[in-house]
Amino acid sequence: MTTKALIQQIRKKESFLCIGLDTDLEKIPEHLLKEEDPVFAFNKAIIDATHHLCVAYKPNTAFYEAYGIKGWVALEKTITYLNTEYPEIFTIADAKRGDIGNTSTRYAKAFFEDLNFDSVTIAPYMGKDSVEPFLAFEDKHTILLALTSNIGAYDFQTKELEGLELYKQVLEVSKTYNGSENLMYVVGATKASYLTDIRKIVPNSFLLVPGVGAQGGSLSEVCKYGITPDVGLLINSSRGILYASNGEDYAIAAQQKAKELQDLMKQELAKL
Ligand SMILES: O=c1ccn([C@@H]2O[C@H](COP(=O)(O)O)[C@@H](O)[C@H]2O)c(=O)[nH]1
Repeated sequence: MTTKALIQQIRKKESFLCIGLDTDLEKIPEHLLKEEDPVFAFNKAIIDATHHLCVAYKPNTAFYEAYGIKGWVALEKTITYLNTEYPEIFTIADAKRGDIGNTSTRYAKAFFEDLNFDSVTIAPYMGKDSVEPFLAFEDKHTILLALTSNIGAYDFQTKELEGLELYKQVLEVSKTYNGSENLMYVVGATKASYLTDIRKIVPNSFLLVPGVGAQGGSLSEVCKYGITPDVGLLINSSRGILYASNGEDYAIAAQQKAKELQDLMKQELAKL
């Protein structure tokens, strides 16, 4: 999907919500465990109940890899379902990959060609040759970890390297990579106060922002400092939507939570 098409969807749906599909067999309603593929059954119900309220879904691959082959099959069924039934949706494989160039090329093929995701999250620390194989794919997006939502982000990402914090180095240096027009960045909602500085370096880039809800980040703070004329934000919520209820009403409860976030997003979009 092109960035232009993503922006059009945001305007049409009045939403920049990304729903994280972090599907955990210990948290989904018990009655679904009788299904042949409970993970896919849960994802399908959540997607069918919420697709009109969001523009993106983000399965975190860890939640699928944890179940071995069955998990990978559920991931494949989920992305195929999204691409077939809801092709207007932007898809993100939250896989946090990155390796020497030769290996990154195989990761890029796995997520962009085999699974046909629109984007994948990448750890930037192995540098240019580890990121450029992902950027070579036209109309696919590489989402680099810049400033993550967790407390450990302060261990390295905010430390100075040659007079500039590491996350700023990531932003500055990655802009020089071949194919950098395909870059987006992860910035945690819990780091909203850094967004003014981040926007000085990447004024128009899309930011994937996890950390609202369960991690305590604030949607309005993120918008205050991070929104751009073309919105430039995909705000993710996973647990806060998926596990709003673990009863028979789980899909409707997820829809209500997604609607609450979309209502707030509508208000933010009206300010632009
Ligand atoms: O900095 C980061 C990068 C990725 N994540 C991922 O996003 C979701 C957040 O889930 P919630 O349940 O809404 O907290 C999850 O998959 C994380 O691995 C992040 O939180 N922070």
